[in-house]
Amino acid sequence: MSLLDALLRQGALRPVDHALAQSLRRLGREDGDADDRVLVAAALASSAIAHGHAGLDLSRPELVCDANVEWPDAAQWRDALQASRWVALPSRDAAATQAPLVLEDNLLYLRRYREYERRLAMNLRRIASASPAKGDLASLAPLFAALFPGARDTDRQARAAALALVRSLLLVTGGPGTGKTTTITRVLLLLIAQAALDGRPPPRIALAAPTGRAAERMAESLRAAIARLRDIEGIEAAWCDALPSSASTLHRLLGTIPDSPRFRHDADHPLPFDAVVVDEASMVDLPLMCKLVEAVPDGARLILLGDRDQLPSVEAGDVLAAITDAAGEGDALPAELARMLSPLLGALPERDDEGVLAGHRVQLQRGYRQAQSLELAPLADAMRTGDAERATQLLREGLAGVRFHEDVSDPLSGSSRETLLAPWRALMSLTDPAQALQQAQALRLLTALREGAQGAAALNQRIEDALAGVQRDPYFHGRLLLVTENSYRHGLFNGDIGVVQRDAAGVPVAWFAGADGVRGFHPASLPAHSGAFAMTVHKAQGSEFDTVWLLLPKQDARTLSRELLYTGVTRARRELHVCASEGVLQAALARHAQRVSGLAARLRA
Ligand SMILES: Nc1ncnc2c1ncn2[C@@H]1O[C@H](COP(=O)(O)OP(=O)(O)OP(=O)(O)O)[C@@H](O)[C@H]1O
Repeated sequence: MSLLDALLRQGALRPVDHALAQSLRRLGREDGDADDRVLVAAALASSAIAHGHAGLDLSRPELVCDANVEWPDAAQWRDALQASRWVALPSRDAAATQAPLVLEDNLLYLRRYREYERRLAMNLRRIASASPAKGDLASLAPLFAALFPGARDTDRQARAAALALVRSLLLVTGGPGTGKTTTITRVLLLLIAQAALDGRPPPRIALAAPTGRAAERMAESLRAAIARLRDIEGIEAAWCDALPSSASTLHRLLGTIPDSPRFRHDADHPLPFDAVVVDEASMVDLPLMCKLVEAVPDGARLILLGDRDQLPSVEAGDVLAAITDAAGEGDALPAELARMLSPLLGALPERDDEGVLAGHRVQLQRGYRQAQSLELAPLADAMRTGDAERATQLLREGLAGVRFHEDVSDPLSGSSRETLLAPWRALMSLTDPAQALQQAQALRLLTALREGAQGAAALNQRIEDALAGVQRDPYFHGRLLLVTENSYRHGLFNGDIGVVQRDAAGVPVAWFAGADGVRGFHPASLPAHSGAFAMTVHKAQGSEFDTVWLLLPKQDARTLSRELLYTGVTRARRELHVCASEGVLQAALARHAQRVSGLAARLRA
């Protein structure tokens, strides 16, 4: 039996992956080019995308396909692919020909994804190599010192701000509450003040995030940061007034075209902004990041904010991590840059490495939030670094605001049942949609899986049974909804959360937050959606809740990883409950959410 047939028989391939291999087999038979290894590689390159990889690593097929087969030897596999007419072998920066597959080093891509990666790298280099008009840094020094009093004491926020003044591409990474939004608000203020001092119009600024909820959170944090700026002496009110106070989704920023994967803004129709700031960049997948950077005009700044330790995007690509890896730690700066910034930061450590992205990244380390009621940082840190022993010890010994329900696999039974249901019952008695959407953030039950007894789908069902009865109306008052697909027509996107309310006539309306207040839809007109009392950690990315219950499955599963746990626990604002066994915690923390990608290598080259 051929390897392709064996994989199919084991149910290891999706129909769409198999269909690609079959069509190549059919075409190849006519002229004797139907090597089984090539067909299997084609199917796996397609399957790789669904697993979040940019392509198939020939030496690690098991990352893409969990089958009990003997894989071809990587070198021989590569030889077979090199000999196939379905496989293009372009040099790193060249566009590929019309072949459906592209082989580079040990990576086999579907051509489209290789093009996304190549174009993304090319455009990041384009943006990184431009020098923005930096003006006279010495004249900004007094304002800079007022905004960052610790600038000369290795304050990372000050470092990020200073770099933002002289770099067109900047990556600011850091865990929750490390001040990414605060810092960027101050950077934008500096740019506005600089323009005012030079007699130029203020820069045109766009703020965006991958989901509606993340965009709202970004705008909320920004408004809070602006309010604090107004209290600082030496800051002119007009500069604060010129700061943006709303953010949009990336799709909205780029301008969706109905029924098209393209956007209104692209390389030929660039975004009309001088600075584009993107929050939650770890959630942005390869195709979207490619389209975004292509639309950034020459001479504009691109600032990416994110937490590289979170789960990577569900779709292909671990773009933030790849850029971060290529940029290096960023503690020391290239000598020329260090000297340029000395009027603002004092003497800085220097380094020789002059890679394209050297000095384009700052990692913020100090957390400023969650200090009092929730002592999350040590636990998040242990999870981030995969230290299972320490994580278990911290959970057992107890941290403020954190409870470990060891070996509990069903929080909806026993003593925790009513604790969980109470905030959702409260939702059912509210009549103001804005208030209900606010209350919707009070509590979430987060799961690792969607299906199965401990999956989000089954738990939602049980919660809804408990709240509204088994014979309930599907759109009962107070039901939480999760949108599961993008709908440009509605302006609703995968991951958006809504709440159902009955109006005075008893008609159900599903309410969602929008840039200009709440928006109501008839449930029948909504794009695909599900219940949202329980949801997967993946879907909760970009959101925070006052109380989070994180439930891990009884058995280890491939989707469990340290990134999933870290992302799950860092969704909590005030209280965290973890239901898990020691064994599953250990297995999860031993695993990385690995992504195959050639982006970091492309950016380093
Ligand atoms: N240098 C600082 N000194 C004191 N407080 C700070 C400082 N930087 C940030 N904060 C406070 O920490 C909190 C979190 O800041 P901010 O929202 O900027 O963090 P963030 O990294 O953007 O968070 P998230 O990851 O949740 O988006 C805010 O209340 C802010 O006022």
